[in-house]
Amino acid sequence: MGLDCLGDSILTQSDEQAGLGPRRLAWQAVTETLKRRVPLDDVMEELLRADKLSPRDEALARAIAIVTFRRLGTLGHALRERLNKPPKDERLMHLLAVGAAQILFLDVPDHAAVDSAVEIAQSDPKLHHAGGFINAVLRRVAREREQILAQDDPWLDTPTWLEERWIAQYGEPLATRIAQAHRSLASVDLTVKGDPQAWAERLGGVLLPTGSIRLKERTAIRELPGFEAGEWWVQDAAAALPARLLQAKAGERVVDLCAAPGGKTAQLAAAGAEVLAVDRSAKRLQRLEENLARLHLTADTRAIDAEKLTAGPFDAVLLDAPCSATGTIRRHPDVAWTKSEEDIRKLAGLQSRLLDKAAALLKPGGRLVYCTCSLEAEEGERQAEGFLARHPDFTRNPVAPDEIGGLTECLTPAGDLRTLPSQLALSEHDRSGLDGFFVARFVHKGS
Ligand SMILES: C[S@@+](CC[C@H](N)C(=O)[O-])C[C@H]1O[C@@H](n2cnc3c(N)ncnc32)[C@H](O)[C@@H]1O
Repeated sequence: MGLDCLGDSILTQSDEQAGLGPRRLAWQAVTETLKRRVPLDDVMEELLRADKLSPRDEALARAIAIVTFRRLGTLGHALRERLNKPPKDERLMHLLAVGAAQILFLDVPDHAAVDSAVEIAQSDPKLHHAGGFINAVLRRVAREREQILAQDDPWLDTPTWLEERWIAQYGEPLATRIAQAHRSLASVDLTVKGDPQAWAERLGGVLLPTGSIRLKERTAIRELPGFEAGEWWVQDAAAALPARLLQAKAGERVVDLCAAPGGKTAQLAAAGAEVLAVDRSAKRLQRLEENLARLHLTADTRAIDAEKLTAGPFDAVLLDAPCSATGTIRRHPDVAWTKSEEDIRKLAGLQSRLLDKAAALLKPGGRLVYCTCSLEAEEGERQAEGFLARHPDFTRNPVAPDEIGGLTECLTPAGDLRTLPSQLALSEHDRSGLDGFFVARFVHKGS
């Protein structure tokens, strides 16, 4: 199971050797992601296939693109304030944003950020005239760094439609803490097959109350003890809760309906269940198979739209449904700028259909866990209410505090789990937080 990115803080040394390649790629990635409204990770993968970079340059390109998205609102605001007439060419605005992101938020020399942006423009047929303009704007950003950074409104980096939604759903104080949390890097958490206390000590991590291990240092994951041997995998502490709440037992037949890349399938298989892992994407399912192979775990796999699955009946179903992923903005800040209300509306329809399908796959008395990594009520609380209204033969099985390490602030009055990026505050601010998840657990009333 890979680690997507080691984060914005990767640049601890002079960047001068890194050169133009990674910066051009970061600019292209930002531009393409915003134009096509697809995940930054997918665009990076495509670009890196065409334009191979060294691991160090790849890490630099990722760090630049991620911090550009994390602070896109602040960057746009600072640039617009310093431009009499913002250029109409979006690629030029993005090149300025990528340059300004390095100056303001990464540990690179200002001249490396400015000169590379000028050179990238000069070698581009449509931007070659803009070198002098870019030089002047970015030098001004560098000169006025303190003034720009003093504007510390966390809502600047959240699109207005999300700000309005979160304030309506969570109230202003909590919504503001969520927006603030999105400015920090997410921590790196691991799920271990067994003996979490011993692994926490061996890996120099902290054992969280929920049973996950939070690493203290950002480090090359593959080089840590236990990676090769398949003793653990990377999984946010909140993402580890849904499969645990399903309470799969040895020998039970369990289906994981939207399974790839397999973090939750691995938990179910590690518990000894006979797992069928289903995913619509054959490519993502292949990654799941590779991940399970490293972990010496097994599951049957089926590349099919879960709505068309004929199998079962099962003792338990896990439905980690496709969603807007607004709960993962700390890890994937591009989500805030690529998703829309329309996406949420369409996904909510798909989630309801998948829930109905999940119910149909269960044995009488069977268990169902539904989850999404979304902060939006339509993909969480409303889905749980809708499901119970459509299926009077199911009842909610409320989550108890001791099943989630006593994190009572993560329980809703109805007994569902709602985790937020602003929760699990630890003494070290930069190691606090959880992915935003919604989890509801249902049980069939039996025949
Ligand atoms: C949130 S991700 C799942 C993450 C996974 N459960 C884990 O823990 O690693 C959602 C997955 O649903 C899959 N998916 C989307 N629509 C689907 C459908 N109709 N049937 C089956 N899988 C679907 C996507 O390909 C994606 O891999």
